[in-house]
Amino acid sequence: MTRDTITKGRLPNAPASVYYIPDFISSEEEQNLINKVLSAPKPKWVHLKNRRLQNWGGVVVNNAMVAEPLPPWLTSFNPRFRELEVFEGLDPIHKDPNHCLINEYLPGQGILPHKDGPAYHPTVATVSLSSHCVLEFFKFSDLSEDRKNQEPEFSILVQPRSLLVLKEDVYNHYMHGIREVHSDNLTEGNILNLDRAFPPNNPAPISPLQRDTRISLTFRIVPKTIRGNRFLAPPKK
Ligand SMILES: O=C(O)CCC(=O)C(=O)O
Ligand SMILES: [Fe+2]
Repeated sequence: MTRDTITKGRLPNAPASVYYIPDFISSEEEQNLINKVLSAPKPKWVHLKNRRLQNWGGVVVNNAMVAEPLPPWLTSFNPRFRELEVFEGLDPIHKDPNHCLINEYLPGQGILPHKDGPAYHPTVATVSLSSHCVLEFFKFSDLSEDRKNQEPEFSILVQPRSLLVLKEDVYNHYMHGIREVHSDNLTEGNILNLDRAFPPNNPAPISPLQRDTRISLTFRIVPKTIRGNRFLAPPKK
């Protein structure tokens, strides 16, 4: 994988900048990552109404994070991110992600349209495991609008083992969300990457694609960090 891999992954028909790289990881790596996620200690899971998540790297409060090092199974992506220049343009201290949010969605679960917000450097890299999803993008910014029933401006089919990178305009000016459905009709929602999400000899099916449990690893950079022990009293002499 080289810088060229990400250049070729850019979707020219999407706003700047969306990159989709199929088969970013192997099936074996996928299985190892699933095992790591599922063997995390029970208290690591945060249960929300329509998904559960694990937070690695620290908790973000008021746009800053009390940082803890990411475990090796998550930093293992750093050489590939550097090769692809996913987080380019940052100073050397900040060029590797320091935060990873892991979401697990059962069929029928999703996430309401949202923006990731100002705490993060405006680049997000998502590795998907186990199942596909359709990530929908919306141009509206008024939170009072009915976010469940809006039609997306465009969508991306995110296949397992792929890498999706969102930057610039699409990060700053669009909301993204995953509909709470059990299957996805690929002929709807203006999906921009169908040709890339399926190999040429096995084109997209006409019938809806059933969802299975999906796990996503979302890597980001929180530029503002606070050392964990900063608020501790100095040791007594
Ligand atoms: O699961 C995904 O791919 C998206 C997750 C997401 O948008 C988020 O955690 O902010
Ligand atoms: Fe998000």
